[in-house]
Amino acid sequence: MSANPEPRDPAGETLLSAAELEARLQQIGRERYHSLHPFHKLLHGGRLNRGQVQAWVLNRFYYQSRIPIKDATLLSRCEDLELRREWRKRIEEHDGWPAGAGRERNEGGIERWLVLAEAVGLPRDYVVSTEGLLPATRFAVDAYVHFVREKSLLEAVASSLTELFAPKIHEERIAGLLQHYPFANERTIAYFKRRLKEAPEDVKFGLAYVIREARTRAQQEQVLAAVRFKTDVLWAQLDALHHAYVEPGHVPPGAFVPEGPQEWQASA
Ligand SMILES: O=C(O)c1cc(C(=O)O)c2c(n1)C(=O)C(=O)c1cc(C(=O)O)[nH]c1-2
Repeated sequence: MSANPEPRDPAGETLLSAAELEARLQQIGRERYHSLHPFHKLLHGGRLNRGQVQAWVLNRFYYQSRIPIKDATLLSRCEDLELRREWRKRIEEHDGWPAGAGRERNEGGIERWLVLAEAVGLPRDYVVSTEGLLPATRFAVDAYVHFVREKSLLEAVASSLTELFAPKIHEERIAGLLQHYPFANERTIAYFKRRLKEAPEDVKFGLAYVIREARTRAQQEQVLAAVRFKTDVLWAQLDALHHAYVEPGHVPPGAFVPEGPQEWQASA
């Protein structure tokens, strides 16, 4: 008999320790994160042409644009002051803020993404309009916002935890873009550089929150399911891009159609 019997929740179910819960989250990342998707391998390996990179930047903008809306949705449901205080930073990171009150101006992640969009040759207004979006991008990203609106606060916080795995993909992307594409430079990849610093801070809080607040095994399973759901949201976006712009190349009606020379020019 062990001196320390396994901790159980009020329903008599075995509780995962903090380390076990985190290990299961990491396993989800290893098995399901979109870093494994063939589209990302092509992107980071320099094997996408101009139109394919444009399609990625254009579609991914929709994800960027909904992140602060999803975070505002979470905030609007939240009665916990500490959680609100911490979470509102996320909206600021993406939306930015003007100079003042002792802070330097921060143009914000959305603006940094638009700098990238212009660098790959997309008109800013067209990107912001979301007109050329793939329908599946819209459905997948909207599903994330709906999830955060409708599920428990615990699941809503947990769904952000794919960011545990984001710094690694951002590092791969920074190196891959700089190595292979003429549009890539310190200014145009600033979005990813900044996320390298922001994401670990965000995720530290989110992880501690779910470890603390998931008090039953059922809640711990909900946390894991929320992260699996989120990996599906991310994966589905790349499936749609691959289907439309790599193979078989079926661009849905109304979606962005690349124009002009598809090889990269030195001056991009
Ligand atoms: O480039 C990526 O692979 C990637 C993935 C994710 C993610 O895992 O959801 C985010 C980001 N980037 C990102 O830049 C970001 O700001 C972000 C916020 C969130 C979120 O769920 O709140 N995920 C992500």
